[in-house]
Amino acid sequence: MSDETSTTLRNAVPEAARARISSARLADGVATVVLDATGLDASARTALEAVVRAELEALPGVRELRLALMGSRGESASTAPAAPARRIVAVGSGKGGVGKSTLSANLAVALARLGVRVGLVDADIYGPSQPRLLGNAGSRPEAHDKVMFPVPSEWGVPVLSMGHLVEPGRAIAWRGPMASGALGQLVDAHWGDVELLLIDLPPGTGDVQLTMVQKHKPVGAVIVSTPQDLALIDATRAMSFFDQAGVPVIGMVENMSGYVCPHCGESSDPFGHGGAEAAAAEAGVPFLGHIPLDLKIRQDSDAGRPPAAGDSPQGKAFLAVARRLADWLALAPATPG
Ligand SMILES: Nc1ncnc2c1ncn2[C@@H]1O[C@H](COP(=O)(O)OP(=O)(O)OP(=O)(O)O)[C@@H](O)[C@H]1O
Repeated sequence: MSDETSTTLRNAVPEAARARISSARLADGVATVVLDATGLDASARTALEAVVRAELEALPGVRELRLALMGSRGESASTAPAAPARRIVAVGSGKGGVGKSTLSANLAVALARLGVRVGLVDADIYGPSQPRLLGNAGSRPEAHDKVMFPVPSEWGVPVLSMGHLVEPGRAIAWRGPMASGALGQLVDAHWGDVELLLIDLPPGTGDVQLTMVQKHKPVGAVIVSTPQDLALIDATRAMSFFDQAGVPVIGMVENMSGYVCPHCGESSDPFGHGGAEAAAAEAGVPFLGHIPLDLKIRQDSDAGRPPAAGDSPQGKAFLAVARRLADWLALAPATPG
């Protein structure tokens, strides 16, 4: 960072707002600006943020703006009383490998396409995969006063993941409390105007999941399962975990449901079909949709191109689930973020 870029940013905003800038930097088209909002009430904070945002987003050379408001004791605006309502939705599964991370990434991308200001937290602390799925694996989050700024992605979804903080392929050997602490840092980052935070949980019902429901209080949970009996037993256990924690299950998604052969077009069901829908009906929770087992989903996911960013049949399957989630959220009460 040079002083020159800092001065350019500072000079672009009106004098009264300029006095509130406690740090400003511009690198690779990303402007990171921290404002001191000490003593301002909610409407003055909003006005300050709006004026700075308007000027800096119009500044040549600024491709993206990361703006944070700090309160009187250095606390971030997201913990201050005037914080905007931000809702958290957890995406969980009873068992690993059922496509929970793939679903989380694609739901986030689909919701962004529907106009929702959505961010994604990869809470799979021990096996993070979101940087690869969203194609921003090489990026590192910036931080101010130890609070991180999410990493942008090409798909309009900012994301934070342990995968952005540790070298690829390096094992993370942490006990539960450390992993839970790390989750807190990812959730309590500078999420700016993000209104919905999707959390890609690790599989199962361990320490990280407990911290998630007790401390971060999601408004609901989406459960992913394959149609197989064994995966469904685990999914039912995951539903009961959220139920006991007082977190409503928004619904269940059946992944890897039905396989259409790319060569002959014939449809088969390697993992069965409809099992998750039946389990949802039995548990009395909504069914949110089927995602097919499709080679293209695996290939595009591995290449960092979420299918939900396009209009292929695979992308449309994710969009349909995202619409049902958005519908549910319009009915759900907002909790302060
Ligand atoms: N519908 C699908 N069609 C084809 N491949 C899929 C589909 N869903 C997921 N996959 C592939 O299955 C593998 C596991 O998916 P993913 O990592 O999303 O599962 P997960 O439940 O998050 O696993 P983990 O618990 O290990 O984090 C990945 O290679 C992914 O590309």
